[in-house]
Amino acid sequence: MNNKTASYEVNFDGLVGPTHNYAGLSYGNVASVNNADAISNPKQAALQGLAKMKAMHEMGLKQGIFAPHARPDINALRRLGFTGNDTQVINKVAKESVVLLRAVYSASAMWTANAATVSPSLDTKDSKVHFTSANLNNKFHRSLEPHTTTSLLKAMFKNDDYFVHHTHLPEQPFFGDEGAANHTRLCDDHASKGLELFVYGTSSLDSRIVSPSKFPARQSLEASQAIARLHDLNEGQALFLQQNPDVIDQGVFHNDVIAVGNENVLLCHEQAFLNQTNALEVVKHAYVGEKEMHIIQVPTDMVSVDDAVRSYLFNSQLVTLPDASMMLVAPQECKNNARVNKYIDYMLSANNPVKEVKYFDLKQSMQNGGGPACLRLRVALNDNELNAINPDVMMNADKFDTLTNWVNKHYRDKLTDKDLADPQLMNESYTALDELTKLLSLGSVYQFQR
Ligand SMILES: NCCC[C@H](NC(=O)CCC(=O)O)C(=O)O
Repeated sequence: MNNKTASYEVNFDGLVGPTHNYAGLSYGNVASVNNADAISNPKQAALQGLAKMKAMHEMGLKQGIFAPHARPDINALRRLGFTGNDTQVINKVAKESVVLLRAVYSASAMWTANAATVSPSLDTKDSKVHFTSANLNNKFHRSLEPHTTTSLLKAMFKNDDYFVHHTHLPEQPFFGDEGAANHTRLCDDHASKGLELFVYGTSSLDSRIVSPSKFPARQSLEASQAIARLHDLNEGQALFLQQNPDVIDQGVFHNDVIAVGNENVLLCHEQAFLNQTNALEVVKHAYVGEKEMHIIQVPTDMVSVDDAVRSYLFNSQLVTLPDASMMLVAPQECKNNARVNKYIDYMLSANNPVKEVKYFDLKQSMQNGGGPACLRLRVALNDNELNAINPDVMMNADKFDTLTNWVNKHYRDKLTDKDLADPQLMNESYTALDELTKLLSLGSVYQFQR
């Protein structure tokens, strides 16, 4: 017998918003840049995401829903000097700059791995769950997210006895913060304290720390340290590691494109971290659990960094099933890549807890550089905390049907720049979101509702 209360890892997936489009906004993210002028399919994108959420729920996992943000972001345009009523603002920006139009219409909040960093109560000194929204200041379209993210988190985790919400870090690259995509937690199981791994790409203060030379490092060490401080983590439960700058230059813009952790397993490419042999020794030494830690390092001669970036193998979710075995929730692209596929077969037969793989078609998100793991924010909760969250943001069979109907009713099949320039899309989008806030009992979280 042990005295642990039941605990769960709950995945909160971003519901893809009605204006999902391909804008080529993320320099350093190969898929985003390569698909800059592709035509998007918002309805299909949202349905692909919902299918994953439903499947996770049906596997016996706890699955939550993270609402999209209101787009276009008219307020951002007003700050940039566009005046008049909302329709006039859209007409003006459409004439002036299609790139700006695409940016304020971006549905990028779907990638909730970048929404926030979350520290479970097992890791914090006040035994509460701490949330800090990411400032995402490296890209203009993503820098529009933190305020609404915080409002949504407060509407989902609305109980001061259990949840603490911090303001996002100062909106400056010095404290560039990309949320949970650069944060993972290693522990014996979700009911045990964990070692929180913060992975940074550069330092704003220490010039001795090497940085990538081509693409930007989005996460700074100073941001990671600030989050650990804000969350007031227990002694010995935070560790800072540097991502390998060479892989950032090959398109690994977030650490979750090259490594994923779950419980006592860390799956990573052999080039993921700077001075990797030493870095992994440090991780093993710092591990706070009692179980054996499994570090699964994927060698370059089996899967190149290029294959990792194309297939998003490491952006799979690694989840613990109710029978305690682990499953890799991988994008379809991993099945289609012969080398990656072969590696997955090899991994499943090797001596580690990962026993199964399930593939999902998330092509609409993948074409913008977002795989299964990008689409979810992990929140480890005990029973009391789970009971304290807004129950209407949890996935179940009814909710799936309701949301599927909602998507089918409001979303367009495809979006081009012409659609973005049409003020009717704005009205459709706001109408849909207004209805969604009722379906998920979120209250008036959006600016246009106030
Ligand atoms: N975790 C995955 C994030 C992907 C996201 N892509 C984008 O924003 C692409 C948007 C566009 O180009 O339309 C990013 O790079 O932050």
